[in-house]
Amino acid sequence: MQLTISTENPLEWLVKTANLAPVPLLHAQVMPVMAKAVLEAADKGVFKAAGAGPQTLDQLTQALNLNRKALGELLGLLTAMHYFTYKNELFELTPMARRFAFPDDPMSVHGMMVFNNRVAWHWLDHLGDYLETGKGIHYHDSLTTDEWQYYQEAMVAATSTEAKEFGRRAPVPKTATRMLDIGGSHGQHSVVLCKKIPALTSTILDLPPAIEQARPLLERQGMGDRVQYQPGNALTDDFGTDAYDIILLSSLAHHFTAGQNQHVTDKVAKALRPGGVFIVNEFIRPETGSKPELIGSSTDLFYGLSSTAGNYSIAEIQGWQQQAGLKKHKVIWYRTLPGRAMVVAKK
Ligand SMILES: C[S@@+](CC[C@H](N)C(=O)[O-])C[C@H]1O[C@@H](n2cnc3c(N)ncnc32)[C@H](O)[C@@H]1O
Repeated sequence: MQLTISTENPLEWLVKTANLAPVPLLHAQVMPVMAKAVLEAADKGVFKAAGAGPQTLDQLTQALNLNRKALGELLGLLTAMHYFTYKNELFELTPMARRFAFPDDPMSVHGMMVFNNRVAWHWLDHLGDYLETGKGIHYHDSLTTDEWQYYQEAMVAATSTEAKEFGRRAPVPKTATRMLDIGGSHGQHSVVLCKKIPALTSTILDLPPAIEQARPLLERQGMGDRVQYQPGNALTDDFGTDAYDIILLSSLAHHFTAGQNQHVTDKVAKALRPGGVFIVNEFIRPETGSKPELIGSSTDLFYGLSSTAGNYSIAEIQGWQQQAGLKKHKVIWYRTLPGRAMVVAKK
């Protein structure tokens, strides 16, 4: 899957091929507005309200208490973006929007939209400073309580689709009984594996303010004692010796420097039981010179800005694993999320 500009007729194809279409105008003017429109629509409750069924502009204006003209403009754009259809003066969510933008669907990314609108959007103003200094924001050190809550809700939203595929395809031993989920937050990865392997229990190691906000999200899964929290810090805590069959580091390596990741991987190798697996579940930075890939590259820049670290290549991740004495096992690319993979090593 790739996000591209596609032409709709031979004349447009000619214009694009002859390099006559000012593509950067799309990036400079159209795409920022598209992104902000989706985020603000989520935050103002537009997708939630539209979930009640097809409605006129007047009905939505009244339900949302918004300005009629401005809402009409927003809905026009969201219709062009295939979030809505417009027929007989009625706006209706498309199946795509009903699944992924309507907040009550289990696969919704609505929480990520709200977090990006209220918190991460403002970080983008610092991109120029980051480019000059190379110093990112290190947001884990400065979030307010509300921001921790939006962040943890965003992590659930970002993972709902992925967790299903992770549960189906992660190469874990069927006899596993103990799992460590480092930076596991809401615990969706632990939950899918515990549901699949009846004897498995999991410990989620995360920062205390994250656990405070994530605990209610995990409780919704009804796993009882099988998935438990351990407040701590992956950079400073010992993980034990020969204690786990599965250790997962999902979307945390991109917040750590290469040196920190090596340190964490060394502790993982000690904490794994023989035959146990270590899964680094991550967005992957495309190797320089390889086929360009938007998701791996844009998240790389975003994590640089937000954490000073960034994405790593498959070879870099496998390098930490091998230096820690683990054996290369598998690389599994997600089918539902381009640019993301499980990089798996075995003890
Ligand atoms: C981007 S989220 C990923 C959450 C989850 N693993 C997933 O894949 O959806 C990163 C998580 O790591 C946690 N985290 C950040 N720094 C950490 C540290 N030093 N030790 C433990 N957890 C940390 C954050 O609190 C957050 O819950």
